[in-house]
Amino acid sequence: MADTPTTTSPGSGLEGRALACRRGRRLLFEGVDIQLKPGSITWLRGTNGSGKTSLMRILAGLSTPEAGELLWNGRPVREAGAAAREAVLYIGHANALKDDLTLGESLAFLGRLGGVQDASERAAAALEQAELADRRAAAVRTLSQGQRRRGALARLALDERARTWILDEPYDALDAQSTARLSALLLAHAARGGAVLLTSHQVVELAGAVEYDLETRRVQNARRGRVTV
Ligand SMILES: Nc1ncnc2c1ncn2[C@@H]1O[C@H](COP(=O)(O)OP(=O)(O)OP(=O)(O)O)[C@@H](O)[C@H]1O
Repeated sequence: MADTPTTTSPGSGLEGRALACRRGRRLLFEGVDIQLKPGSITWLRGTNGSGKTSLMRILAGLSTPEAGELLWNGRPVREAGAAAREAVLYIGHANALKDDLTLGESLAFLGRLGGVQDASERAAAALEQAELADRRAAAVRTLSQGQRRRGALARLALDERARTWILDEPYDALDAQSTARLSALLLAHAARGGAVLLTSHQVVELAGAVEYDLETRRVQNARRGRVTV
């Protein structure tokens, strides 16, 4: 995270109403209502191919829904404009790091793309925080899968404007220590009034998370803080 703690943002956060998604001829889902309230962690559940990534990309504004609308703090996202776009950070299953750049350059590039000021300095600080400072000058192609994942997740520390984190399989390839560190980061973000939506095929401890099952549309508290997908 950025050095300065972020404050609780007022409002209702990101909300999807009556969302539908079509892939080819197949209607993956319709009538999905989901709200990512400030201070919440939502675990998106569903079997392989049920549409979790598709829903996340719609919520992140990266693809257009077949039907429905997105709201940011109660206003249509298209009206909320830059404030809404900057408030959402999506980290997909693919890490989006460039193989031919160094880890530091690649992270700074992603920061710049997202409009982050002082992206190089922030990238260096984020890698320090992720305990990847010693890999900063290494070409991305030379990193292990876990190091790439940790490098991609260092984006969470780049931009404090991002209040809503949408994370597709963030725990993938992480070792036990990095898994615990990521959980602590997500919990701290929620405690500061941020919102998190994530998927995972691993069992992790995230006290206070709610589960949203895309297939049954059931919302429930994660049992004993454990979330299994
Ligand atoms: N660009 C695309 N074009 C056509 N079909 C697609 C495209 N992307 C995804 N699909 C299809 O949409 C369905 C849902 O995919 P999606 O990746 O959203 O599922 P998921 O729930 O995230 O799956 P997993 O748990 O395996 O990651 C799948 O049947 C997939 O083949």
